[in-house]
Amino acid sequence: MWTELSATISSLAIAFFMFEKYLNYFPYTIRGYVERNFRKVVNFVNPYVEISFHEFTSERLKRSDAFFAIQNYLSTSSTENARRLKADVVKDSQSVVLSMDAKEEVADVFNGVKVWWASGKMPPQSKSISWFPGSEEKRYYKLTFHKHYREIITKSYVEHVLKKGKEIEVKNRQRMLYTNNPSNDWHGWKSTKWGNIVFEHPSTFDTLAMDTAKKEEIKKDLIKFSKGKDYYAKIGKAWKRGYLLYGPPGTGKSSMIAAMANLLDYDVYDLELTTIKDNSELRMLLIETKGKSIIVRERKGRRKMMMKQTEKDPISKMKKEAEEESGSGSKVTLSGLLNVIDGIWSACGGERIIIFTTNYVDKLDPALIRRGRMDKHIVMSYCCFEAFKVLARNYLDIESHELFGKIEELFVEAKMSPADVADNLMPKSDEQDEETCLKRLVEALEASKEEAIKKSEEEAVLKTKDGVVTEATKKPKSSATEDSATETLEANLIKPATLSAIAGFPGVEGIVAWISNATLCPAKAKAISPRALNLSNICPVFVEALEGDAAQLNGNGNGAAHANGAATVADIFNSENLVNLSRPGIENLLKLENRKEPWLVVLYAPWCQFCQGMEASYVELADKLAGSGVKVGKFRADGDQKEFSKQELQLGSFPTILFFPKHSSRPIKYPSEKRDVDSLMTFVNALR
Ligand SMILES: Nc1ncnc2c1ncn2[C@@H]1O[C@H](COP(=O)(O)OP(=O)(O)OP(=O)(O)O)[C@@H](O)[C@H]1O
Repeated sequence: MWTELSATISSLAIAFFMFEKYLNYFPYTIRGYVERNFRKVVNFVNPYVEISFHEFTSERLKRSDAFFAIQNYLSTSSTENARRLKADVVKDSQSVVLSMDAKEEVADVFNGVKVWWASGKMPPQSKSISWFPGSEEKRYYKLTFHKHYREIITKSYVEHVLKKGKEIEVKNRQRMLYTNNPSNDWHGWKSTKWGNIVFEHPSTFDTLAMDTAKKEEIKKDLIKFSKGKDYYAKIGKAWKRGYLLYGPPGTGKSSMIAAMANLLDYDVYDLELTTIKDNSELRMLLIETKGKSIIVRERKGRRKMMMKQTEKDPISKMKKEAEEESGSGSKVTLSGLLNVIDGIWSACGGERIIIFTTNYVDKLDPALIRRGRMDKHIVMSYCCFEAFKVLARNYLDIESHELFGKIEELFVEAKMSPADVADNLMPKSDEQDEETCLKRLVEALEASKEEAIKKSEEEAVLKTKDGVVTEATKKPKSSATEDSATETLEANLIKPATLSAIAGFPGVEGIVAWISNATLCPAKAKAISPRALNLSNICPVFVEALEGDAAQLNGNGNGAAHANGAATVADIFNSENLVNLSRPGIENLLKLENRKEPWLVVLYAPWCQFCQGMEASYVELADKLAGSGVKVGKFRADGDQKEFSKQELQLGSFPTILFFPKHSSRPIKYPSEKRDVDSLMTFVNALR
């Protein structure tokens, strides 16, 4: 059949050659007319139609999925007919896939219709000499068929080829680990922005040491996502999901990513931000990622851009970012990163999981990790007994041992990462049996427990010296002595290893406020001792309990139930010039890019001493600002609203004061502890 096609093509080629040769003999004025009509005749005579599928679409912005689907499809038919084939090794180096080499041709039959495929490449446009041939070549496939079958080929055959090609791709798929090449290399002989190697990490959810229920929950979440194409389309959301993994070093964040990739059969893109020059490069990289992939930003060190905005002068901070965005700074900015995560560009291509990992979650900018961007927050914590049992099974093949009881006891107080536990469990020579390894772990856990106790004592002493606990200790104590209080506390409440495994604890101010309120409650007063004020060991559950008690005590049951659902307590910041914002009200403020006037809002809890302390100055400020074009409001952020306020409103401790500028939805946090009228007014005047 190729002969038939070749004969037609060569006749046409001769006709074209002759035409070009004799075209110059026609008078200049009618040359255009002659040429147009000649082409019409040729098109009429030529019974074949050609369609080209190029490797790159959109001005080289993106590699074409269709091109690769065709390549895969042709790999099956080309092996029999083509004379020159290209080999690729796939699937754990165990099988070879052949595809057509450049300038090869093969025929295919679809529903009795014959078509012809040819592969080719266009030479580089640039005249510069490259040491690396092939750098700028553009590959393409050309499909030729009789014009009689135009409908069937364009409607059904092309669809069939793309579908089959994708199926073959999934079957042959060798999962890859990609990392971004520095942009200096993007235009050289490496024609891709991502370098890759075969992804072969052995971590799975079975080998991950962590709470079983949590593991199951994460697995279900991932599987639901991977099957959610139609659902995401229905709700009008880009098919992507953000995960935030946080916890101390060696707790399995990287292992979790590998387990996720293995569970879903996804590629992994390891994003190295330091080599990316600016936001537009970041976008280009994102566009080049394929679906069924996990894009990972692992943050081992502290990267300033992703940190909370602690700059003393918020205006200069904003200015700096604007400068960087305008290109002069030539750096990836936080907003650039946010844009990639959930901006309009993030919807290019679906089925992507974006994962951020960090050891310092409290240092990350809240805008980066709010729900919707990082949809699921997963804390990877120190090893517990249940996690240890998984490691014992993995490393020693044992389900139980007489030392397990002792180990379980030690885990209550010792603080050790799964990486350290694993290292102790791993036999270092053939002579080391399970007993040796478990004993080594027991010793290490005992040492860790001692260290934890010593550290907590030292910290408590330091805090006392710094006067952090002065407020709390000034309060009337219960009849219980401090020593017995400490004992009670250690026995029932604060077990360093257990509690420190729960990440996140409030700021010093908040703790002192809660504790000083809680001292009014005899039962909770037992918990107050210098030792108890080791902040790193106060778990949020404990703090919540104190907070609840404090709210109830302060309210004395005489207030009306609050709309926010917290315990009854008399409200503060009451003034006709102060707007009491409801949850929808503050959510509206967060959404607005342009508002009539800027807003100053205090996030408060009426039982909080520090909020009570600034009540007079804030009310005075509201009176002064009345009618000035700056609105003043309050939002009660404890109880049910606390989690939302932490996630969306940068709430650290009470009170938190936010300024919502007129032309930005992003509030600026008042950075100082000074809450007198003048200081607050200076802040407002600087930003209004
Ligand atoms: N939860 C875990 N389950 C199983 N193995 C673990 C776990 N945590 C750590 N390990 C072991 O410790 C090694 C280091 O863990 P991994 O690199 O996953 O920790 P990480 O939290 O990513 O550390 P870092 O924050 O320092 O990057 C892993 O190779 C694995 O063998």
